[in-house]
This record gives sequence, C-alpha cells and structure tokens, in this order.
Amino acid sequence: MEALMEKASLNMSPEAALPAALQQANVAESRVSIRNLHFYYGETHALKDVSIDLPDRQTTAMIGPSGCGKSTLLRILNRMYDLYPGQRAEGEVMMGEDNIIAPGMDLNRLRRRVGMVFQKPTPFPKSIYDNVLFGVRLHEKLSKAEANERVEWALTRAALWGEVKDRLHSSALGLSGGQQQRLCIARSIAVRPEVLLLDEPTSALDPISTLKIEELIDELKQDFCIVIVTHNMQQAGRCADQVAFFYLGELVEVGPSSQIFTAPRERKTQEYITGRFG
Ligand SMILES: Nc1ncnc2c1ncn2[C@@H]1O[C@H](COP(=O)(O)OP(=O)(O)OP(=O)(O)O)[C@@H](O)[C@H]1O
Repeated sequence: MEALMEKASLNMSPEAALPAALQQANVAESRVSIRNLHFYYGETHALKDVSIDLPDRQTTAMIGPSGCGKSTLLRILNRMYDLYPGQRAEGEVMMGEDNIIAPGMDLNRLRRRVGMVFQKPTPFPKSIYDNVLFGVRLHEKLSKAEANERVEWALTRAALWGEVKDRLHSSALGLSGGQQQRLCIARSIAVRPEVLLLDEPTSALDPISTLKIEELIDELKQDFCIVIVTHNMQQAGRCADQVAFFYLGELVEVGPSSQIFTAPRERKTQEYITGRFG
C-alpha cells in the first residue's frame, strides 16, 4: 500500500482569524498556511480545526501519541486521501495562491510540488538511476545529458552519490536500508518540490543511518519546506526548527523547538515530552 501511495505522491485568501493555539514566534516566510482544517475518515473526525503555518526553509516536526492525526495531516498535504472514497478534508490549506484541498486543484501539479518519503524505504524494483528519475519522467522531458545531471544532483543532495555513482544501473533493491531511504529522498527531491514530507523516515533504520538522514534533513532544509512526523523526541529536538504537538486530532501547541522542549505552554505538551504518556 505504501508503494502505491508513494507512486501516487510522485505522480506526481483571505486569512481566517488565528486561533489561540497558533502563536508562533516564527518569522520565516510560510510555504504552507493551514487554517481551520478538519479531516474525516467516514464518520471518524480525525483532525479538528487545525491551523498552522509551515515555514519555508525550515523543518517542522509533528509529534504526539499514536492516533493523534500526524500522518493524516501529512497525507492531506499531497491529497493522498483522494485515493480513498469516504475520506474528506474541510478548511483551507494554502500553498502560494492555491487552496490545495479545493476541488479544482490539479493533482499532478500538486504532487510535483510536494514530495513524500515513507516510514519504510520503498524503492521500486528498477535501477538506482531509474528510481531517481521515476517522478521526473512523469512531469518533464529531459535530454540524456539533462537526465544524467538531474540524477547526479539529486543523489548528491541526498548524500548518496559517492556510494552509488559506480553502480547507477544496478538494482536499487541491492542497497542497504539506509541507502534505500536516501534513494527515496533523492527520488522525491529530483522533481524539485517545494515541500518535502517525511513520515517517520528513520523508524526502520539503524542509528548510523538515522544520523545520516538527520544530517541530510539539516542540509535539505536550505532548499525546501520540510515536515517530519516522528515519535522520537530527541530527533525532533535535533532536526526541527518548529514543533507541533497534536493530541486526539487537535493541535495543542506549536512553537520553536527550543521553547516546546524547555518551556511548553500547555500541560499536555509537558506531559508528553517528558514521557508521561504516549
Ligand atoms: N483509514 C482509516 N480509516 C478510519 N480511521 C482512520 C484511518 N486512518 C487513520 N484513522 C484514524 O484517524 C486518527 C488519526 O490517525 P493517524 O494515522 O493520522 O494518527 P498518527 O498520529 O499518525 O498515529 P501513529 O503515530 O500511530 O502513526 C486515528 O484515530 C485513526 O484511528
């Protein structure tokens, strides 16, 4: 299912009044502005009145206990829910001039603007080279030289070029788990998206591969708006500029990482980050 969703992801106003939870000290320009967002899986009201800005060239970490709606929010940002009948979003998710959850949104265009990387690496059973170009070929016609250049660029940005440059035409399935995940990041950024979504990208990886991905996130945020879902508080502390804490489908608190981890405003946030539940 994740491979299917990844393929789909590659195939890739007027401001409402801000609610109290949205008190960000952030001054960076927002790449995505979410206002009064609700999401339903049939009868289940999974996200309730969420408003948050996702700044450009920064990393936002979504944290919170299982089932609080973190992954749901990521899946809204590339309209993956469109693949499933009975799931619907209400509210406003502005990316530039576009409300991306509006019915007329061009999904191919959206999926070029938003890349997604899943929990488990999902390389396709193709060469490393063809994996990197998979999404690009859906959207662009490149000459051989341009394609080679794009592959080198994406693999370099994903900190994988040095390890694979001599075996670009070998199967991606022969790579280690950590390398496969960096390949999936290369595949996502190869289409040059504006936003990069990472859904627990290191939870299936060993500590060294995890560290590499975290360093990579730090590098990549110079070029993208990054949103990461993580259960790992240390990881959120290391990677994120901004942290958003969700509980039972509501955004309880959002703020700079340093503030959330040292002086959260809400008791629930304090209890979660100190491991009292979750
Ligand atoms: N396909 C689905 N059908 C019905 N309900 C769903 C579906 N997917 C998620 N939900 C419900 O929506 C809510 C939010 O789920 P979501 O997966 O976004 O949580 P999460 O915070 O990402 O959890 P986790 O950390 O365990 O991945 C939960 O109550 C969950 O049971």
